[in-house]
Amino acid sequence: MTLIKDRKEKIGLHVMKNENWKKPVYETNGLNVWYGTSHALKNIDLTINEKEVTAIIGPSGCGKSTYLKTLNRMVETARDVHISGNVTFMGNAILGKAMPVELLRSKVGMVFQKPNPFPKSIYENVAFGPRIHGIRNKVMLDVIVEDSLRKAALWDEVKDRLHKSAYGLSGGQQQRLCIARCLAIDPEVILMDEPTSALDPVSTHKVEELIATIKNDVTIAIVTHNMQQASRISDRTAFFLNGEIVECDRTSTLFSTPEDSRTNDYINGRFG
Ligand SMILES: Nc1ncnc2c1ncn2[C@@H]1O[C@H](COP(=O)(O)OP(=O)(O)OP(=O)(O)O)[C@@H](O)[C@H]1O
Repeated sequence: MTLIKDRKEKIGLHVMKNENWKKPVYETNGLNVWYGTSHALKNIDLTINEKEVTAIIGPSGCGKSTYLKTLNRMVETARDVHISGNVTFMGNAILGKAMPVELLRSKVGMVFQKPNPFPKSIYENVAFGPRIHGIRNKVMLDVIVEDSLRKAALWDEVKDRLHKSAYGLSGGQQQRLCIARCLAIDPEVILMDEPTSALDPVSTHKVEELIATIKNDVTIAIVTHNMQQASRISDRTAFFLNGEIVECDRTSTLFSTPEDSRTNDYINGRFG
């Protein structure tokens, strides 16, 4: 038994568990990240599949955000950071000079814990990305803005105030606006770093519903401290601990029959 487990680990347990043979969007192999001498991510092997929601769980400081920020190369902006290993996005290496960061970010949106709309109107927030990508036609922009706001389940609430400041929206509405802003660039992936932790339960529910809808079109990787949320919304879950990945599996399996006792302890609230 141990022998089989060891062999699986050697050839990449988490890749082996990609049992549906879905198309991988991100593949991470042997990823290490250091901040100075602090080793934040240790030999991470993880695959994120197309049009699935992958939840990343684990106690504070275990490297969840660092992992997410590696996927859009935000991590490279940290002081004294050192990265080794390989990360591919749709089959192409992304780290270092392998891929222009602008190209990567035109396909990968990010939503943060605290909603961060621009100090602009609701319309301009959503039109911002398409404009950067060269879309100037007013009719086309109008269509993209409406479509993105509809997908983000915000259109009915804002259609009469599109040219008012985004700061006039509630926190939950601002977060859905930030998701609409991502959707407007027609991304392959949206990375979400605790997107509902600053929201009330009703707004959280709306964002979760929205995730369930958009995952038909977009791949989502979400960091969450909320175990119920991970089990409600994700297809696969990866459990991180002390910079390592302990296990990754179908969410239903990981929450019902985790392989590792540390996963069991964490999901049952015994630490973290
Ligand atoms: N910019 C940085 N410079 C130095 N150390 C950092 C930096 N960002 C994160 N770290 C450290 O790297 C480790 C992993 O941090 P990270 O934010 O990725 O963890 P996390 O699991 O997302 O935590 P949390 O759940 O509290 O947000 C921690 O020890 C943290 O202090």
